[in-house]
Parts: sequence; structure tokens; C-alpha cells
Amino acid sequence: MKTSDYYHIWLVGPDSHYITRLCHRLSLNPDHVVRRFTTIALALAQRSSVTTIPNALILDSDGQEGLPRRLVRKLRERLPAAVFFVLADAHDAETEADMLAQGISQYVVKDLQSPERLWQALAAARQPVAVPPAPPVAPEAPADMLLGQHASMQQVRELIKKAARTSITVSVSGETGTGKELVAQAIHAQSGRAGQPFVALNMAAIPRELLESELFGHEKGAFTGATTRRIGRFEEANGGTLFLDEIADLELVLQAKLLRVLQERAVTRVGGTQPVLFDVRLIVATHRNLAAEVEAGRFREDLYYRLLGLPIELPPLRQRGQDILLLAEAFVRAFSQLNKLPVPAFSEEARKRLLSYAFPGNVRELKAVVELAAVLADGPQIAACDIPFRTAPALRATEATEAPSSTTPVFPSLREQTLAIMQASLTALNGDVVAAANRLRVGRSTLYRLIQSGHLQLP
Ligand SMILES: Nc1ncnc2c1ncn2[C@@H]1O[C@H](COP(=O)(O)OP(=O)(O)OP(=O)(O)O)[C@@H](O)[C@H]1O
Repeated sequence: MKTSDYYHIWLVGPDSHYITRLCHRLSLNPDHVVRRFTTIALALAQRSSVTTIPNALILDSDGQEGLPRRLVRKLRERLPAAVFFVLADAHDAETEADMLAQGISQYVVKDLQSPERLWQALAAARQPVAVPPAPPVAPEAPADMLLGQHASMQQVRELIKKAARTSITVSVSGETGTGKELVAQAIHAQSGRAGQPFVALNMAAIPRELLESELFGHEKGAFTGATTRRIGRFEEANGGTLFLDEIADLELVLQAKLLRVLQERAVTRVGGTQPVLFDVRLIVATHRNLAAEVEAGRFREDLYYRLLGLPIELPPLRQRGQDILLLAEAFVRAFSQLNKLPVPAFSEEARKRLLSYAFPGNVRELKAVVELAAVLADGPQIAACDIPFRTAPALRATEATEAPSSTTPVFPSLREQTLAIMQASLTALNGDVVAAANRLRVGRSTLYRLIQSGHLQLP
């Protein structure tokens, strides 16, 4: 089976239990190649090539900033041949009519049966489709999305530029949420491979028994359930860039296989005998210290040197000085504009509060915190009390510049912080779950589930 014989499905929607379940359900058909994008912008940034044009597109309206018509139209124009489904939390006749007018094939309300309905709708829609060449796409500029004026970020930008000139392997390190994937996207976008696929795979997110076939593909009959041949991510990324996130989580057996694949520049699918040559730029990332992993015997030294290539280290946000404010303002501006709200300013106290916090979740956490602050603010200014850190500033700025060690205070986990943000929102909105879900851009069922399980309380 050639790549074009597979049925390519793009699933666009924020990480949620529903999307994970749907992705799993659709992947059970071995002819399906399902790719996930968390936002429409990322799907649009994926410049199409013959191998990556989807036959079907499923867009979850949850978390898409109110389903901006412009972006939906752009997607529709970009992918005229794709069957296009829009998922919604609840039925809204006006939105449905609007979506259908824009050429959406079906508007599907998410419930327990909807994955099955989608499966059947896809089966019905599925027929050999003549894939037209993709129209030229205005390149997104992820390099511009990498904000920051701190000297360390200027250096990162220089390294991105240098990395983009050749196909050297790049290893990106940095704590969680520091922007490692954004750096990988920027290198891809600035490189000569920009018109080709950018394929990302998180080693920690795939069950270990599936990872080998996910990376290298499998032949028909390779294992129970492998009823047809399926290509892996190396082949999918052919001509483009493969981003392997959390590389330190790769178990030793697969490390050995990856090393061989990189040395031979060819993959052999699971259960296969014929090596398939590939041309891929590899970018790897980890939040761990890979050298220490080698030292501890958990990571192969030979693979470490093979992957090191051009190392790019992203500093934690707490070491980027005034960039915290620059990013906070940019995120609040973008969030307010998307929601058609006046852009609030940060009060002096709010700025101090931001600068004195350690941001264990780095830029990702800052973005979530300031977007919620914009929601909670009364009037044109964000006050210090609108900034919902769960704990008192965990580190003072002076302490925060020290490298984290086993003696640094224990930070609340990202989950704890997410719950804290949800709780603050519920409280501020007097327990109005629907309004809180809309503002937080999470499914209301998520909030109800957390309330039921006692993780969140109604005021
Ligand atoms: N310098 C930056 N400018 C603007 N946005 C940024 C920057 N760095 C990170 N972000 C945003 O922060 C979020 C987290 O970034 P990203 O996913 O690239 O981090 P990561 O280091 O790969 O995270 P993880 O370790 O969890 O995989 C994303 O929404 C990203 O767009």
C-alpha cells in the first residue's frame, strides 16, 4: 500500500479525554493514519504535501476560541477535497447552519455514541479520492511566535537560524513548558524543508508496546490486529522534520533500534524485512539532563552522541527577567483580541507579583495564568489579586535564578495548578459551570466530572 492509499484523518482539538478516545477509536482501522493538532493554527501551519493532505478533517470546536469563521474558512479552502466534520459540546442551531453554509459536511454533537457515528460517517465517505496538489500556503512564522528579548532568547534565535541552514540533528533541552516544541517548529519553518511534513511524537505519551510500530511502522500480520501495512512516523516525515519529544523516556531496547535506524538512514517496519530509506531532519527534546541519564545507565552513550547534534538549551522562564512581563502582555493582548474584549493593562502590583513567582510550568503556566487573570479582572486593569497562583510566590526572584536542585521547594504539579485555576474561575463566576467552561475553554463535562469527583467545589 502506498502512502496515498491510506486514509488520512486530521483531528484538530485541544487535548481532552474525548479527543484521545476518538483518536484511539479511529486508529483501530489500520488503513487510517490519524494526526492530531491542538489548534487550527497548528493545522494550518502544517504545509501540505501529497503525503500529508488529509482525506477527512475533524475539528473540535471546544477550545477553538469560539470557532473563528476566518480560520474555519481557511481550512476549508486549504483542504477542499477533505470531508469536514465539526464537533460541538452541545447543539446550537445557528452555529450548525453557519458551519454547513461554510461547506462543513457534518456537525456532530459530542456524546458517548458520537465516536461510533463518526466512524460510520467516515466509512461511508471513504472512497478513493483524487488528491489535488495543495495550493501554496502562506507560511506561518513560528519564529515570530517565539517571543522574548532576554539575551538567552536572542541566543536561542541565533541557534535556530544556524540550525535551519543545514539538516543537522538538533537536541532541545529545557524544563516543561519552556517552548521546546515551538523551537522545533521554528527550525522547520525556517529550513528548506518548510514545505514538507513536520511530524511530532511524544515518547512518553505512547504506550511502550505501540511505540516501535508508531515510529517505524508495521507490515500486515506483524502482530494481532495488524491487518494491513502501516507506515511509521519516520516515513510519514519523509522529506521534512521529525520531532521526538521526551526522548529520554525511550526504553533501552528501542534506543538500540533507533540508533540502527539513524546509522542506516532506513527503517524496517515491524514484521518486515525490506529497509525503506528516508530523508528526515531529526529534532529531539527532553526536560531531563540526558548526560546524567547516560551516566545513570538509562540512556545509551552512543545514541546520546548521535542525537546531540546542535544542542539548544531553553532557560526556565524565571531566569528570563522582564520577558515574563513581555510574554504576559502578549498573551493577554492575543487572548483579549480573540475574545473581542478591551485589552487590560497590568497594575504595578500585578507586575511585581508576576516577577516574583517561580513558574514551575514555565511559559505554558504563565499563559494559562494571565489568560485567567484577564477573565477575572474587573475593569481595565489586572490587579495582583486577579493573578491566581495557587501558592504564595514559591520562590523570590533572587532565589529563582538558581538552578533547580533536589533542595528547591516542591512546586505544585501542573494538575494541581490547573485545578486551582478552574476552582478560581468557578468561584469568580458564582459556580456557573457553563460560563466557567466557556471562559476556560474546557468541556463542561470535564468540570462536572471534577465536581462530582470532589476535585472542584461549587461555591
Ligand atoms: N517564547 C515563547 N513565546 C511565545 N509562546 C511561547 C514561548 N515559549 C513557549 N510558548 C508557548 O507555551 C506553550 C508551551 O510551549 P511548548 O509546548 O513548545 O513547550 P515544551 O517545552 O515543548 O513543553 P513540554 O516539555 O511539556 O513538551 C505553548 O502554548 C507555546 O506556544
